Amino acid sequence: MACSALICDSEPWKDLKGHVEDIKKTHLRDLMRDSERCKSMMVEFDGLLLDYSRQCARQDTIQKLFGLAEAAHLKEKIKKMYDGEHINSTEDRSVLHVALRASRDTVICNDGKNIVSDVWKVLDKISEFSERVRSGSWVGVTGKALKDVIAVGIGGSFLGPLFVHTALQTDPEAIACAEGRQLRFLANVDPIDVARSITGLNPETTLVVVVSKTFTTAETMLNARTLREWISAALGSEAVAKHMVAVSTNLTLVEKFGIDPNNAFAFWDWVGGRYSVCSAVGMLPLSLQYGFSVVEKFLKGASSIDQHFYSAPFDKNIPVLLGLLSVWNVSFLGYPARAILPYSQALEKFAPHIQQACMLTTTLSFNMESNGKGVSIDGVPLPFEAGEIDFGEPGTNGQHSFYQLIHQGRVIPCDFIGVVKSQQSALFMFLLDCFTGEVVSNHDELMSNFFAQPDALAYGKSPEQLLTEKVPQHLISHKTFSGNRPSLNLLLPCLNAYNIGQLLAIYEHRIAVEGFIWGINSFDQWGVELGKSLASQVRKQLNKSRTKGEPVEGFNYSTTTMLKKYLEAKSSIPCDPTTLLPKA
Ligand SMILES: O=P(O)(O)OC[C@H]1O[C@H](O)[C@H](O)[C@@H](O)[C@@H]1O
Repeated sequence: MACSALICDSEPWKDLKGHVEDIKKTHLRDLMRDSERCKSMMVEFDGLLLDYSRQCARQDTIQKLFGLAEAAHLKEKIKKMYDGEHINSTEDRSVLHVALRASRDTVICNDGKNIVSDVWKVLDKISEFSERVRSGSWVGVTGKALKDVIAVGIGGSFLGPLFVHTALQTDPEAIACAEGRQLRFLANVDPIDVARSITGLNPETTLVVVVSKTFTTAETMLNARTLREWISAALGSEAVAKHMVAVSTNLTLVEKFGIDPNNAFAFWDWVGGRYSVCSAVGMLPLSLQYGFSVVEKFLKGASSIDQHFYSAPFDKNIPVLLGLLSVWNVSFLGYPARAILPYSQALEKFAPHIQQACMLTTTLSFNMESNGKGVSIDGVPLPFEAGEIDFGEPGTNGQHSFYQLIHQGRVIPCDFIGVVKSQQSALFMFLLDCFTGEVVSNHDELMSNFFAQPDALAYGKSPEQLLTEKVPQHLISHKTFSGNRPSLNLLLPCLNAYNIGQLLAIYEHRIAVEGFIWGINSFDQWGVELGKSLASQVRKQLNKSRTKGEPVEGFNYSTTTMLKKYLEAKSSIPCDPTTLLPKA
């Protein structure tokens, strides 16, 4: 198939389309009876276990998906990514986040230059700087140690680092390294977020890390200015040099902002914002909080998956299998959403991060920015749906909110992510339940649900079963579960920095696989631009009206009315910048 042709015109795509009716004839509970099938749908790698036997698929489905992968030139596309070809063609950039976690001796080239040495120069700088701050040899302007860090950034410059920080926060090794330190994030331009980020912190002991790939993002720049004022107002403007550092690809703007370029940590345009957690974007704040050894372990976990993704045969390749199954669910079975359900509270920020990477909802984000596209990489409108709506919440909390929908409402393929050894296993021993006499630990209770939910979704409960249970006739339809709802399980041995790195890389590569198959560009994000430029027109109007009393004009009836109401209601609030500064 020529690269510019749409994948839906290929024979394997048409074959899979025809295969759907065949698959729909067999209920998952019947597919699950075939233990050979189930055995073939389990993959182990580096301590991880993937079980995808509860997908509405047979072995021949998987073979057909491999045929689709071949038609889409998946192997070649993966190689092109690792080879540094400009696969982000709309921005004319390579996509090399794998270089961010490559070992020192690896050679990965961008435009003919080995970039791994550049990566390690920055990592070494992060290691050295964070050690100085943590040990108290780099102090604030009043001579006090900087024990608190606020990372200011949004989107990809926020969600990934927040996910990793939240996941590490309860890991015993990370806890020991973070003693006496705090890491906070400031993302939203909402003054509430500003207030939350600084409440209880003393500027004298706070380091602000401004994280922005472009150093132009409106929210981040405003928040950075606000925190600069917060520091200057308390300690004088010369304090900025000691209390503010930056992470960016745009070192010129960093300097213009007033941050010494020596205190800036670079990354590169071949790192997409939502794929940037392994660059200084995540590594600097995380290293300040946990120390470089923890951060290095995280990078090693991600690197292990990078090598696996590059070299494992497709039938043993976790990201490839996950990506192909997503394509199967979205484009063939017609399930547009996916629930990401970690049975670990430590992973509560995982789904929000993956939403962006992919393109998700309340807990939506990473995949949705990557694969939420309407045209192929060549600009041709797609005659099929691509991307999915990712959302999620840790179990068991989610079970008490939206699981009703996934059990008896819409069919939403689910990723169940579980952990064998809890980060907190030492704290909670096995306790005797005085009602049932069973001995159970919190983690076993959690994992009982992790193991039970996929079967509930797959098998369901038939009216016949309900009748044998003597359920009254009028409740039979209410209590019937159709089952046949696909899910998969990913079991991690534990949740330390290494496994967190593995998990991140698995999902990053899964998104790439989906995009490679659909033939879209998973690495640009033009869809966010329109809203930004419209916000800038509104900002200009608000400024004119608030400072010069100019009338609202140039908007449609709806927006004009809303803006007038807003301005009228705010007319009693003074527009004096000095009154709006947060108090230290
Ligand atoms: O890191 P920055 O340049 O400040 O960009 C922050 C974010 O801006 C936009 O919303 C993009 O869609 C995101 O992908 C990006 O991560």
